[in-house]
This record gives sequence, structure tokens and C-alpha cells, in this order.
Amino acid sequence: MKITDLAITPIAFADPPLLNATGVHEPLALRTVVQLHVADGVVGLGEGSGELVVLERLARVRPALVGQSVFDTSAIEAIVFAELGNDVPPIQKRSVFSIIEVACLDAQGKLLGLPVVDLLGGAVRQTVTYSGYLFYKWAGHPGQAADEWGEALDPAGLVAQAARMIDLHGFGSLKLKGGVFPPDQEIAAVRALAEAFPGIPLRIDPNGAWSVATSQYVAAELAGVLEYLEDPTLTTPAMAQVAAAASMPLATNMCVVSPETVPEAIRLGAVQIVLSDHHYWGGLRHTRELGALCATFGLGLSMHSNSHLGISLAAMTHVAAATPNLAYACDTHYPWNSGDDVITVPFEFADGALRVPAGPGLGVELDEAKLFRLHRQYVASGRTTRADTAYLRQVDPAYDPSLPRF
Ligand SMILES: O=C([O-])C(=O)C[C@H](O)[C@@H](O)C(=O)[O-]
Ligand SMILES: [Mg+2]
Repeated sequence: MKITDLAITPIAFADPPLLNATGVHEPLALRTVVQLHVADGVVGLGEGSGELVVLERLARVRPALVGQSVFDTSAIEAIVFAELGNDVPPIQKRSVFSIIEVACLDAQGKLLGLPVVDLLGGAVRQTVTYSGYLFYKWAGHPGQAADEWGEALDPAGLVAQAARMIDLHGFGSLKLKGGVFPPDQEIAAVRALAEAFPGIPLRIDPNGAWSVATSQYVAAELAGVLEYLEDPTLTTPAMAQVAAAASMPLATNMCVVSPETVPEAIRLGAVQIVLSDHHYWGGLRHTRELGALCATFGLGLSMHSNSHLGISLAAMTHVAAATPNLAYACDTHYPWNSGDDVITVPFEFADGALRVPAGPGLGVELDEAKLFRLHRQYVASGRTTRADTAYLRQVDPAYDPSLPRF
């Protein structure tokens, strides 16, 4: 079953003004959708970063994919690595390969009449649990009316946002994107969430915005309140210093990001939970291997997300269903998309979870009209990269995103 072509389509979809440690989300989030054509009219779908550099790299490997067997993902991985050459770091090669690997697995499943989860070893669970991802946010983008979520710049605003998330999607755990306001304000917000939603596991992730001393202070203040503390500070040695004093587990999607970064983290005892992400770890099979690695070393496993649409969510759900030790509710930005998607039937969470799509393949169908509309939106935007800092500086020219901020 030979690959005959790879169509690469950049898209842009509406995104609310979500604040983080480096700025604020722009009105449009960028993604790339690929359609991997194989013989007999079968098309595999993949989704990943919409950064221009990723589009260019996909285009660079495209000619070498033609003629390869869609079942030979090991050869395809080697081709991607060879075509991108030594000037592209392995982690960036993996993010290109991940988009293609998911498309290969989707096509394989369609050819075999099997869901992707079966190609990953089979489902160890039929539903995958997600957490409600809370953000500090402005009421609306500058110059625009308030969106349906409204403003969340203090504990009361976040509690209202969490209530809406839970009401709409039934989430049973919550993560707050921190690193935005001085730590005492964020501690107060977590405490307010704990009080408003007793028993619901809580996480906070300031994306390395805190110094070691600040991280240790927050860890002490939130002892007994957090399920885990995610990336309080940058670098593995600094995380190890925090971990040594913290009562709760430390989680990361910033210091353990590739096989190369695992040994130091284990040697130093820097993290207790790794947030997998197939977009960075080189696809679904390598993500499952990461699960095995974590099990070997007694590390917990959770899942990271960035702004994404339904093809990615389907892939995340298949791999999560096939990974035995993925014991934590996974992150997802999907509820922030206001229904924008490229698949015919957008996902709906029930009790904060998704059933594993029945397949074949990923079990989602591309809506060509929606893809075209979001591609037109991408072209019209003139955007080619994510620029949270520059966008915030349009409102606050003095904004300094240097980390640690606090
Ligand atoms: O867990 C994380 O680090 C993220 O979700 C990274 C994202 O880029 C998040 O900070 C965002 O969407 O602003
Ligand atoms: Mg994180």
C-alpha cells in the first residue's frame, strides 16, 4: 500500500485571549492538517503545529514519502530524519514525523478496518478522561466584544470559568495555567477552586515562571491542595531542587521533552510525572513507548496539549486508551475552540471523558468545506507563527516575558 501524495494545509481557527507566562493567545490559533493519500483512494489524516517552519519541513520530506509503504512507519521515520538533516534538532524532526505517523496509522486503520487503538496494542480503557483547562483571560480580544467565557482575572472569575467548564463538559479535575500574576494571587485562586469544588484534583502550571525559592514557597502554601505541580521552574536541576522540598509530585512537559532528556531527570529525581504529547514525542507508538519507560522508572504519566482540533484530539484519545499507566486525566484545549473544527462531527465530552472513536483509523472524517474555510482564514490572516508576547505588547508595550518572572 504505497503512499501517492501528502497534501499539507495550514489553517487558522478562533482562539480566545488566554493568558500565560509569555503573553496572551492571539485571535487565531494556527495548525496544519495533512491528508496522506495512498492507493485505492484511502486518505490518512494528521494534525500538528501550524508554524511556518513545520509546514516547510513537511514540504521538504513530502517527495521522499511518495512510493513508501504506509505500513512501514520505521522506514518513514528514517526518511523524515534523513531528509531534514543535521541542521534540524531531533525534537523538531519528531514533531514533523508525528504528523505523518498519525496519518499513516489513520490510513492503516482504514485499510484494515480497525481503529488506531488496535494498531497500538488495543484499548486498555474504552473512555479517556480529560481535565478542565482553566486560563486567566480577558473578556474579549482588544477592540472586540466579550466572548461567551467572559473575563477571568481573579479567583472569582476563575471559579466561574471552572463552573462553566464543568457544567458544559463534566470535567472531574482542573488545571490552571499560571505564571500570569504574582504567586500569592495564583495561590488564592487555587484555594478558591479547592473551596468551590471540594474533592476535585487541581493542578497549576506556570510554565517555569517561578524561581526555585518562589516554587518552594508555592509548593508549601499549596501542600495538600494540589494533585500535582507542573513546571514551576525552568531546567531539570532547578526542578530537582523544588521536588526535594515539595510534598506533592512535580510534573513536566518542559524539562522532560524527549528521550535525551529523561536520564538527567531520573538521576536527579526532578519529576514524578511526565506529560506525554505525541506531537513532540514522535507519534503515537513512541508515546506508548514513553509510557513503558515511565512505568520502568516508577514515573507517573499524564498528557499535555496545545491549541488543537479534532484530528489531534482523536489521536490523543487513541493513544491514551492504549497506554496502561496513563493514570491522570489528560490536558486538552479543545473546549476553547467554540466549535471550530475540521471534522464532520466535533467531539463532545461526557462526564469529562471521550469514548475511543470506533474507527476505522482515527474514526473521524474530514469536512473539506470547513478545512477550506479555515485555510482561507489562515491565508487572510497573514500569520505564520505564534506570537503571544508580541500580542500582549500591543496592549502593554513594557511587558517583559523574561523567566523567571516571579
Ligand atoms: O502545559 C503546557 O505547558 C501548555 O499547555 C502550553 C501551552 O502553550 C499553554 O501555555 C497555552 O496554550 O498558553
Ligand atoms: Mg505544562
